[in-house]
Amino acid sequence: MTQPRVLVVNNKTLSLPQLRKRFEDFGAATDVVSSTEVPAKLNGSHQAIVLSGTKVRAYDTEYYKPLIDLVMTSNVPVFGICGGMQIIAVSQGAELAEGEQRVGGHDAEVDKSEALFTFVKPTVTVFHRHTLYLQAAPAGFKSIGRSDHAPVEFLRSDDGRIFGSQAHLEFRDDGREILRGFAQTFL
Ligand SMILES: NC(=O)CC[C@H](N)C(=O)O
Repeated sequence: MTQPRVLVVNNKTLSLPQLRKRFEDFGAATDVVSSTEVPAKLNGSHQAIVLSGTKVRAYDTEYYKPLIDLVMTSNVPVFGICGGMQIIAVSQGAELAEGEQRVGGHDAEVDKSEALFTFVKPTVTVFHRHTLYLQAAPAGFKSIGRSDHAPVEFLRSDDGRIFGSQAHLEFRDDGREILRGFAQTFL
């Protein structure tokens, strides 16, 4: 079997090595591209796209246009982490609100019927590092995890291709096991 490849889009996250390692530990190879240099189309060599957390804020849809176009027009599974999820959601009409700054482990309730959560319990403890929050899932998406802090801790497109997590799944055991659910389903 050929080794799966994941295209990791670096949106200037502080934790790129940890994010790559998660997928490499599941047997995938990773290639990194910066958010402003993404290709217009995948050339068939990547089985998934992962969007890292952000530095430039997710509501700058002009800055992220090439990335948004790639995500929405490709037909491979996509996982947006933290600001990466926010970029996708905002591009589809969701709104962000400034909230309490969360840094560290926080609990969320997840929908166990989702394949993404096969390897975790209904309450997960995951690592957060952000101050912006999605107020609701945009049209074409639904929230598949929530907490007292936020109505959208995890997001999925109705067609089951695009996923998002407000938490940084490159940290903590539950983060790894949620990415395992994604890798096992798609890679
Ligand atoms: N860590 C991140 O990806 C940050 C996301 C976003 N800029 C926020 O502050 O909420």
